[in-house]
Amino acid sequence: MQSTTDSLDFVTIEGLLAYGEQFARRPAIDGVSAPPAPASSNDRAARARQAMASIKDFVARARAGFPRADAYRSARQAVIDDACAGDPLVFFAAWNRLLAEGALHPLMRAPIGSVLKPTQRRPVAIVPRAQLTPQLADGRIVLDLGDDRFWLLPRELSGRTLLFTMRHGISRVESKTHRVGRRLANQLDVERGVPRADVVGAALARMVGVVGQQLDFLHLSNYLEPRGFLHFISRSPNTRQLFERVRAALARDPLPPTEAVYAPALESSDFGWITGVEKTVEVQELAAAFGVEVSTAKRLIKDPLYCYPGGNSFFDLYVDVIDGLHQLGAAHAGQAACLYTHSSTLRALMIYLDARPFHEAFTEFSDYKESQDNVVLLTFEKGHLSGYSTAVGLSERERASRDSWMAVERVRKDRVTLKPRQIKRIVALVSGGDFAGAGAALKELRVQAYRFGLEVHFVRHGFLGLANNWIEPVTEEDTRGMSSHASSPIGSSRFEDFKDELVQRAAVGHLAPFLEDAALVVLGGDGSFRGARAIYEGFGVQVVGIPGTIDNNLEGTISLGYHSAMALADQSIESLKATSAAMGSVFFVEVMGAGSGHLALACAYQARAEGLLVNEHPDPDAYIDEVILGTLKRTLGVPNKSHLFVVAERTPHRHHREGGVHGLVDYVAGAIGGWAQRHAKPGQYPLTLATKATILGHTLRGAPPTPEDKAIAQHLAYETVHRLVERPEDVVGCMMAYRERGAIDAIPLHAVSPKQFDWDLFARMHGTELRNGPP
Ligand SMILES: Nc1ncnc2c1ncn2[C@@H]1O[C@H](COP(=O)(O)OP(=O)(O)O)[C@@H](O)[C@H]1O
Ligand SMILES: O=P(O)(O)OC[C@H]1O[C@](O)(COP(=O)(O)O)[C@@H](O)[C@@H]1O
Repeated sequence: MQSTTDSLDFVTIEGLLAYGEQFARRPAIDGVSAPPAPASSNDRAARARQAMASIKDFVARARAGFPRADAYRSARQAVIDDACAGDPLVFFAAWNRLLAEGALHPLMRAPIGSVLKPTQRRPVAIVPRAQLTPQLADGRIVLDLGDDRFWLLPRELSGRTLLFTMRHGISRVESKTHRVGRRLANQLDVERGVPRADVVGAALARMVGVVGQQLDFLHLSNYLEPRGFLHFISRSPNTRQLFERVRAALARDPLPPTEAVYAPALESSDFGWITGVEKTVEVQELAAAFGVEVSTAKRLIKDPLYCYPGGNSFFDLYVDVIDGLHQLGAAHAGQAACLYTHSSTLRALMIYLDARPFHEAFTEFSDYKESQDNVVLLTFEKGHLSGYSTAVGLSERERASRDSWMAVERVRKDRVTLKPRQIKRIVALVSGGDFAGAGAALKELRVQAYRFGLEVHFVRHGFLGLANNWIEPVTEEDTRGMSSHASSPIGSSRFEDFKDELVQRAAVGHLAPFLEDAALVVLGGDGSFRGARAIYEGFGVQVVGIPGTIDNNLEGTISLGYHSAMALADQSIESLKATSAAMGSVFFVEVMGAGSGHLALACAYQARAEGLLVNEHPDPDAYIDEVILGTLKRTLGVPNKSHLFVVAERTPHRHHREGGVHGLVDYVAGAIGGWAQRHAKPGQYPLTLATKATILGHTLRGAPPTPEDKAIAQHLAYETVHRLVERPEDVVGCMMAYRERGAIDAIPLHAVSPKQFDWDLFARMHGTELRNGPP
């Protein structure tokens, strides 16, 4: 299997210089402010070779980390100024030759200040229309995302910045066909661009509720006031033009004159001397300089680290945009701002918001087309950017995404090398947070594999074990008693280094004896499937996923471990309810699930808890004050009444920086202490009650498997082996999804998505599911 690094062998210093010098010498295109051409020089190639050492030092420094993006930028500039004596062509040649050697790739994982992707994100509160109850919507900002989905945010913006980021539409010089970038003063195309900008404006107006229609079904008005919006543009005139169209669309009544302010973070890529050049010409010239096919030359241009002659790379732009937007967010807390920018900026944002590492997300969004008009919605809060990308002009976008799904699916099938009845061996591992049911699945994999005469190997401790070559053959004896094993009998691991392509390569090397006629079964959650997908797509390992995570957060399937975790949680919750009822105490029970509240919701619903605080909630602080304190005010002191609240781990709130149950006890106890009903009156003595928190935490992951989990595990493993033998094309590169027995489907790994929070059940639990309240 070839990696992208191997495939850039054709890139030579001489070829790069021939190409760069040719464009640097050309007269600048109209409307382009090209960098000055450096003086002619005979020893550029030699100087470029020398400069490579300094660039390597720069990469080594980046690996150790830059505190902020400007430190990264000035270190890069220092290489141009010092090691390249200010000659951008020397830098261009040295940099891209190192890129071809694979020496720059560590940059994509370099810890550069705020640019580093967060390891955990709070899910944004997106609620389908059918589940949008007045109680959820009332008092909140409700953004209409189209497709009957709404994004909910606290109405109170203090400490939070709301950013609507959009691109300019269609301009005279189109970025579909030309390199445009920050050096070309581009205008909207009069015939197509201006109407397009109006569509973007109308979509934004609808989203923020200016049209006043979208929330009519709730009899609510929205709370955003476009008159107070800030507006930021880049230097290119088309962003100012878009601003003017959007401002007009947002105005119900004539708006007071608003000005747009220049923000450097909104600038597009710097294409240097290639600015304004047609993309076909660009790649043909590059191919000619190296004496290779156009399709080969494209590989260089498509690399995110490829630096344009006299300009920067996509990665440099990414650093500028992400850091710049963090700064913009921090500087305008409490306000909403519209950002008018370019497609490459939006692409950078989508990559940042995606959970995958930079290089994987970059590939995912490589098909991001200029014709897709996205609005990227962002919030900046407590130093973090989070958000969501939505589309305007939906039909075109839908068509594009369907086409790209089909293309990816074709690629998945093309990568299946196993033929029916060819498989000889199965290798299995468990990855990510452990879960009950893994043992039952492993045992059934072994049993079914033996029935077909296949060998079985297990890898200890997941991808970590793969990297360490902890692969062991499995006998019948080894799997005795495994089905009822709690947790994973062969271990599991979190192993962040597996995101590194070089580590994947080494790990796959250990699978070499298995590559021809074996499949790797990965039991785990969404992260594990990202790892599985990476080695399937990158190295051709024939993988199949079996879903296992107590979070149960994968769409289209029940995940192993969820039922067992719930059963174990239930025992503790019922004990706590009993003692709460006996003593009148207030209990908070924290269950796992920092990234998703499905387990917490299921536990709370079946235990008839008084309330549930989850990460998905649009406004946890309001929930604590209104629902938790509101309920207690009504029920405290009622004889034999229990007061139990389920809280999902790390749900953020203002009472403690770690969120979850931390800080809740003191806050709630303090509030209760102030209520008059809690104080003794002559002849009346209220129950003395305690307010306590219990963290169930990892006990749930090590739960003994319930019969249901064991049975699901066996069904999934049975189907995995049978289909790998009979119909590998249908399951390789897929996750086996369990709905019920007889309904096990294979979902391609590229299509695995997060499960939507069940707001309907949430509403039912609170008795708020009836839209207009009880009859
Ligand atoms: N993008 C990725 N590329 C390669 N490996 C990944 C990726 N994401 C996660 N992994 C691997 O999968 C492991 C488990 O992922 P994690 O998110 O911790 O758990 P889960 O699979 O339960 O969601 C990680 O520790 C890492 O080894
Ligand atoms: O044990 P860790 O590594 O702190 O992980 C905690 C996370 O693991 C889980 O228990 C399971 O999550 P995964 O399925 O993603 O591994 C989450 O509920 C929790 O947020």
